[in-house]
Amino acid sequence: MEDYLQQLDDEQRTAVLKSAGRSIIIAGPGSGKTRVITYKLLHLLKTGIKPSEILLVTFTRAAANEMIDRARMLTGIDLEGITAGTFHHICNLILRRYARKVGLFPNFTILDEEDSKSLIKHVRTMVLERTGEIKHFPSHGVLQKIFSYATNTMSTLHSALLKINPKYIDYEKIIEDIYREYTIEKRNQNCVDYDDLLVFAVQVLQDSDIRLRESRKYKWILVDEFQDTNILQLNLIELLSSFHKNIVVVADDSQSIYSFRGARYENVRDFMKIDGTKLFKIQTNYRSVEPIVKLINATIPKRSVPKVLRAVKFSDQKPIVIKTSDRQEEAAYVSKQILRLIEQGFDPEEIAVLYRSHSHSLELQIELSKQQIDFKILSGIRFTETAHVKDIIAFLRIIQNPREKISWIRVARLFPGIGAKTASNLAEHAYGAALQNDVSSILDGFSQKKGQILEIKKLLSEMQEESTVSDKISFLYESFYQQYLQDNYPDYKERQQDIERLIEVALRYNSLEHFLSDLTVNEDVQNNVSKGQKITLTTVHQAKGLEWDVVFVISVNPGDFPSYYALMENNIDEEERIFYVAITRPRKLLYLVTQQYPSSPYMYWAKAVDFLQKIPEELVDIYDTSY
Ligand SMILES: Nc1ncnc2c1ncn2[C@@H]1O[C@H](COP(=O)(O)OP(=O)(O)OP(=O)(O)O)[C@@H](O)[C@H]1O
Repeated sequence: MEDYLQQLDDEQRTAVLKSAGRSIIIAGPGSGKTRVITYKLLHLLKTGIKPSEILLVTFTRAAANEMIDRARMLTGIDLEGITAGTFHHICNLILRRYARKVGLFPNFTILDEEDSKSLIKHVRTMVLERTGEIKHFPSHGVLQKIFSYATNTMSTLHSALLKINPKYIDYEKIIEDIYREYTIEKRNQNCVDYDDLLVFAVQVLQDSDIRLRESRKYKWILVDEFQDTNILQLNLIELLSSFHKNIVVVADDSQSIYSFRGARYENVRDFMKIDGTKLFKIQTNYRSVEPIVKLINATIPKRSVPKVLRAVKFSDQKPIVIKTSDRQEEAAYVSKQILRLIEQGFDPEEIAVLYRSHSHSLELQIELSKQQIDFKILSGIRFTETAHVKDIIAFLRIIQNPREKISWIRVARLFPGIGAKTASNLAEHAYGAALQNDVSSILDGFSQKKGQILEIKKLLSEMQEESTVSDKISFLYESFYQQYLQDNYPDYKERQQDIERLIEVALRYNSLEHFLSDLTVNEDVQNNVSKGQKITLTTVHQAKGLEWDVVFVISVNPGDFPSYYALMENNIDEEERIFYVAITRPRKLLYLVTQQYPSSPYMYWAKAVDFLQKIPEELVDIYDTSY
C-alpha cells in the first residue's frame, strides 16, 4: 500500500479509494473530514488526474489553500491550474467568461456586503423621499438581510419578510420597490453583489452549450462542508458535474446549523436520494475521550443519517451536568471551576465556555472580570462594548452626569434626522446648561430639530422619574429602544435578548452609580491568574470546527438553549444540531450547566424541550449546586 494511504483509517481509506461517480462521505465530528478531502485530492493527483481537471469547493479561501499546500507537500506536484475556493470565487470565474449572457459587461465589479448596504441605503432614501417619511421602516442593513435571504433560499420577498420580521409586511409594496430599484441600479452600474454571483452563475449554466463547456473541464469535483450549502449552491455543483458526473461531497449532516442564512439541511438527503449515489461513512472520533463520545452517540439529532462514533481516547471522567439555581450562581460556579482547573494545571487557552446566544454570557463576563480571569470572545465583542448596550448606557450616563458630551452625542444620533453637526451642537448646549438645570430641562433652550429633541427630553425625564436602574432601562427599552433595534439591526433578536439580560442584571443594583461603574470598571482585568493567557467565550456557531481540552456549555435551559425563537418557529431540529456541535468540541472534559430557576420567561412554557432530560442518566455525573 502506498505510504499516504497508511495514514488513513479503514473507513477513511475506503472513502478515498472508492468514492467515484456521485459520492457522499458522511463524517462524524472529529473524524478527520479535512484529512479525507485532502487525501482524496492527493489520490486523484497520484492516479494521474491533472490539477486543471479538479474543482475543489470549500467554505473559506484559507481552507482551500491549506488543502492545496498539504497536497503539494505530500505529492511534490505543483497544483497550478486547479480551480479551488469558495462558491463565490468559483461563480465569479464563470461569470467573467459569460457576463454578457446575463446582461453584464465582463469588467463588472463586485459589491461586498458594506458596498451593497450603501447602495441599498441610497435607493431607500430615494424611494422614501417619494413615499414620504415612514416612522418605523427597516434600515438598509435589515433590508439587505431580507433581500439576501430571499435570494439564497430562492423564495419570494414576501416569505423572506415573514421570516425576518413579519411586522414589516405592511410595507411590502415599498420594500419591493426598493428591491426593484436596487436591482436596476446594480444593472446600470455594471456591478453585482455576492448573492448575484451565485444567481447569475446558475443562470448562465442553464445554457446547454455553456454547461457542456464548463462541466467538461472538471473531471472531478470535491465539495467540503456540504451540509452548509444552500439551494443555489446545490444547483451549481449539480450543473458543473453534469458531464463527468464525478462529484464527491463531504458532509456532517448533524452539524448543519446555518438555516438562518439559507443553508438547507435537506441538501444532504436530496443529494443521497439520486439513484447510484455512493454512501461512505467515517465514524472514528479522534477528538474526544470515550465518555464524551458515548454522550455524542446518545445525542445524535433527529433526522440525521445514522452514525455511531468510536472513540480512540480513554478516560474515567464522564461529562458533568451541573444544576445551578440561576444565572448568577451559574456564573459564580463556572468561574470558580475554571479557577480550579487552572490551578490543576489546565492551560487557560484550552478552556472554552459555549452558549447559544451571546447574551447568556453577560453574568459570566462580569464574574470572570471580578475573579480576574481574562477571556477572549470569539463571537463578537465584550457585552459592554456592543453598540446596543453602549446606547442604553449613554442614556444612563446622561442621567448620572449630564455634562458628559460623548453620551449626549451618542443619544442624539439615535434619532433620525439628527446628524453629526446637530448632535455636537446639542452636546455643547447640554454641557453649558447642565450646571444650572435638571436633566429634564437641559434641552429647553435648544432650538434645532424640535420634534426629535422633544422626544429625547421626554425619554430622559421619564427615565429619571423611574426609581430603580432596572425600571429606568425597562422604560427606555419599551418606549423607544426595542423598536429602534428592530428598525436598525438585522440581528435585532439577539440584541433584544442582551438588553433584557441587562435589565435583569440591573435588578441587583440599588444605585445607578454602582451599576455603571461595575459595568465599566470591571472590564479592566488585572489577569493575575492566567498570566497573559485567556479562556475563550463563544457562541456555538462561532465554535464550529474548533476544539478545546475543556468545554463548558452554559444556560442549557429550555428557552435559552434550545432558543425560544427557534421553538416559536418550530425549528427544534436545528437546535438539536447546534447542541450536538457544542458537545462535540471538547477533548477531555465537558460540563453542561443548567439553571433550576432561570429568569427566562419562556422557560416554563418551553419545559417540554429540555435537552438534559433526554440524556440517559448513566452517561453523565450530575451535581446539584443550587441553593
Ligand atoms: N486517521 C487518523 N489517525 C489519527 N488522527 C486522525 C486521523 N484522521 C484524523 N485525525 C485527527 O483527528 C482530529 C480531528 O480531525 P478534524 O479536525 O479534521 O475533524 P473534523 O471531522 O473536521 O471535525 P469537526 O467537524 O467536528 O470539527 C485532527 O486532529 C486530525 O489530525
